[in-house]
Amino acid sequence: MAMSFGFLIEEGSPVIWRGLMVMQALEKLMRQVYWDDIDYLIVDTPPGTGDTHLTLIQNLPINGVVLVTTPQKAALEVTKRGAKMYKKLNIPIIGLVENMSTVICPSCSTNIKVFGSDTEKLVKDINIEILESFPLNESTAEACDKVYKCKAAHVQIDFSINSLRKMSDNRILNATKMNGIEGKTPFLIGVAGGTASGKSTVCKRIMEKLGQVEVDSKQRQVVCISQDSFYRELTPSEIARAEKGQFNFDHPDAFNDTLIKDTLTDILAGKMVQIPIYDYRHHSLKKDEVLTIYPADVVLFEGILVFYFPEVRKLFHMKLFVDTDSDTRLARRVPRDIIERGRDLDQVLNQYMNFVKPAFEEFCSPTKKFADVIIPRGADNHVAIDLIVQHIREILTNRPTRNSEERALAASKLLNASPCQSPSKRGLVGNDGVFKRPH
Ligand SMILES: Nc1ncnc2c1ncn2[C@@H]1O[C@H](COP(=O)(O)OP(=O)(O)O)[C@@H](O)[C@H]1O
Ligand SMILES: Nc1ccn([C@@H]2O[C@H](COP(=O)(O)O)[C@@H](O)[C@H]2O)c(=O)n1
Repeated sequence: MAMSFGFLIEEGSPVIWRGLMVMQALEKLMRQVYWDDIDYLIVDTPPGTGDTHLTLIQNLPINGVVLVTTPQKAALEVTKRGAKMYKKLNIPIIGLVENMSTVICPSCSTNIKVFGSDTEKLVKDINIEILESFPLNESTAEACDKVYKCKAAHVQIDFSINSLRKMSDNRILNATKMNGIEGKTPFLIGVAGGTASGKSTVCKRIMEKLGQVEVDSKQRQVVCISQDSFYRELTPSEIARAEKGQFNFDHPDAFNDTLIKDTLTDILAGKMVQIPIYDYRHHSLKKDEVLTIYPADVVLFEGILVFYFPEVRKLFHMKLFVDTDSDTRLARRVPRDIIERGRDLDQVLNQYMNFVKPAFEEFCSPTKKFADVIIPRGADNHVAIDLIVQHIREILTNRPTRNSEERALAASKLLNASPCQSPSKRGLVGNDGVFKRPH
């Protein structure tokens, strides 16, 4: 697949854009093109070290960069600056492709180095290797013109396939690192709050704003898990009580906290996990059905008592508490439990008065003090949700690693030097969607 803004404008018309518009165009290419299930995404950037490059680095999980240059001194200078920028930002450089390295004389076939041999000096200086060198010849020039018209010529196809083969032999492309960062330890966010406070809705909004809802579950960067999947199996007598609304599902003992801890620990280790699916109508876990959670960058774990168990609580990198008043919560819970969970009014109200309300006061509400961010009014609080989404975007871009300080410092220097800040710094996070990463 190929996509370019050139395909969207009238042939021959100039593109007169300021930096900001270029960045918006990039956002659209990244997030609004249907890229299907591709193995490689190759982004052809302009030369240099401008906003385009920074926007890409900050918004895409990049395996590595291929530098392309001709051997002229001016081109090599620009390439060197680019290489230094990528190194500073810990983006691995896969290697360099040298174009127009020589000219082959059509009469005597002598290979003439028109522009000298400074490319070798450059690759030595920056400690990378030359992946391919291409002579300047008529058939390549002709092929490039044909490619421009979207008809790939043989020489160009050979070029791409050979280079891709070399690159996929290269360990950088097979590594789990993205933007030079170990990619698989997710940022774990706990979302607590009373029943029907809007925890799931807040998580849903976050996922929507990050463009994750439409993304295939295997490719999601952000996933959400409910604590309700970890209700323990009940004995037959407990089920009988539950059916009369006489079982306390709001007490910590109703949960399998060991399974919660083990599952979250596996998730933090970058493993794929399978979690049970809870059936509220039968007060039990669905038989022979599990939900597979694939490794992601950010994991939201929501539930009434997610901050109650100290061993679980300490696993979270960030803790949110959805604080919605009790009347609103009860008003939401009654229709929900009747419509979605198959209960009758008496049962809902008895359970609420006997168990839900007292347990909220005893076990859930006191965990508010552990929260880093309290979200009054839940999903109605657009400002809080936007701030959290912005923070998650920054995490996705700058996740801490051994080199984090170095990387952050380099990025901030570059950003300060740049006339336009990054989209996230400007608060332009409205363009939904995070680019899917190839797991
Ligand atoms: N801001 C809101 N405005 C109106 N209804 C809401 C709002 N937030 C949640 N709800 C509704 O309230 C019910 C409970 O919300 P939910 O997000 O499932 O809460 P929780 O996950 O905390 O139990 C759902 O039916 C949901 O659609
Ligand atoms: N069989 C069950 C299991 C749980 N509940 C109630 O669900 C509430 C937790 O889910 P929220 O989406 O509201 O956070 C909790 O208050 C339990 O009372 C239930 O009624 N039946």
